[in-house]
Amino acid sequence: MRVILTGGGTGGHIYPALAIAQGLLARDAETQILYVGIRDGMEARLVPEAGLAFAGISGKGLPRKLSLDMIKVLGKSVKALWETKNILREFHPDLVVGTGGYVSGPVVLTASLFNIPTLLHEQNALPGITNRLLARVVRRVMVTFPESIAHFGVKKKLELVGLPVRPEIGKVSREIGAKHFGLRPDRMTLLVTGGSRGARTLNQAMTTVLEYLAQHSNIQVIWATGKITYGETIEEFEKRGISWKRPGWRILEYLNDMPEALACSDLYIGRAGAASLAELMVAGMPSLLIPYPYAAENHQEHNAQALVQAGAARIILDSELDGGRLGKEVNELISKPTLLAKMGAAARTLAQPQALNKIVDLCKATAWH
Ligand SMILES: CC(=O)N[C@H]1[C@@H](OP(=O)(O)OP(=O)(O)OC[C@H]2O[C@@H](n3ccc(=O)[nH]c3=O)[C@H](O)[C@@H]2O)O[C@H](CO)[C@@H](O)[C@@H]1O
Repeated sequence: MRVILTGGGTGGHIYPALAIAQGLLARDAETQILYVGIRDGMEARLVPEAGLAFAGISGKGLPRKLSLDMIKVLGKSVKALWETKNILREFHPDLVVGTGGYVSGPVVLTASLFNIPTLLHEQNALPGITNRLLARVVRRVMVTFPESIAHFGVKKKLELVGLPVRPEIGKVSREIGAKHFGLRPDRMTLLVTGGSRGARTLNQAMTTVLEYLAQHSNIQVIWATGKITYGETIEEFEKRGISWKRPGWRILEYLNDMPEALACSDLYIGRAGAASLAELMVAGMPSLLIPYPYAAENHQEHNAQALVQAGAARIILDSELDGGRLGKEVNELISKPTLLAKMGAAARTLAQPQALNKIVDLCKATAWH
């Protein structure tokens, strides 16, 4: 089977596509996979690192307001359609699967025009704009939440499958995870991320929390600040005279090794993107969630509430976030290991471990060969 996967812009669209690639290859090692993404998008780095073939096309998301940029974007979109056509001609896919983000648009649309079988996966309860438009032309739409069904005008095509996570998540031992990061497996460890792009407000609050914890505990931390805000976070530590290169602290731009990080951590502190939350569920990880307040229709808060209601997470609104508030919650949670264990078990009850299998089944059933 020859499969094109496409999805990009943020980790939340890319990792589900990478998980699908792993699922297809695990079922049939002969599967030929090509990932199509934007040439300078996040996927251009992550996909080759995952060992998959990558083809880059032109592209840029549409600006939200009318401007001259719109003309440039439209020009790139026409180019992207042309480039996609050439890729499809050369690769001859039996199936094209889109996981959202701007790049899915030209790729899935062109494939549908050529009558190639197409599938979409939607990670959020509230579908993104690209997937909403493409739903009309694809064969099937796979969704994570039952609530999405009402937002797509194509009920008959919908399949409830859940969100596929990388197969290694939940399978790495604490010892191996800790060794990977050069940390001690017997110490309480925090995992902090602002999603695939980082979160400035969280980084600022977290700096204050770590300043306090450095003096009052030997807690360990794995913290991905995000590429854009890494420099200013390090500067802030230096301004406060705090040494951030400690044996128990790993402060990085980005984590390429989330399965290991989840394996050796006791509490996740971060944004509430759908893919991250699905990983917390599979890993049985308690969390302190700070939903991104500007996500379309506030969908991250909605995502977070599912975990809060199950007793798996606590929530702090971004508008209420500061070092004091975050520190109070963190201090309370790390002083109650039994509560953390209970929250982790509650997270695990929400996991959808069959999501990847269901998706691979649908790929097989939809593809030409
Ligand atoms: C601001 C915004 O609109 N964010 C959206 C975006 O977020 P974002 O891309 O942050 O999405 P998620 O939190 O869902 O997923 C992030 C993914 O990146 C991985 N990761 C993250 C940081 C890191 O250092 N290393 C790493 O591997 C996580 O393990 C996860 O697999 O897509 C999600 C899924 O469509 C949406 O729910 C989010 O609302």
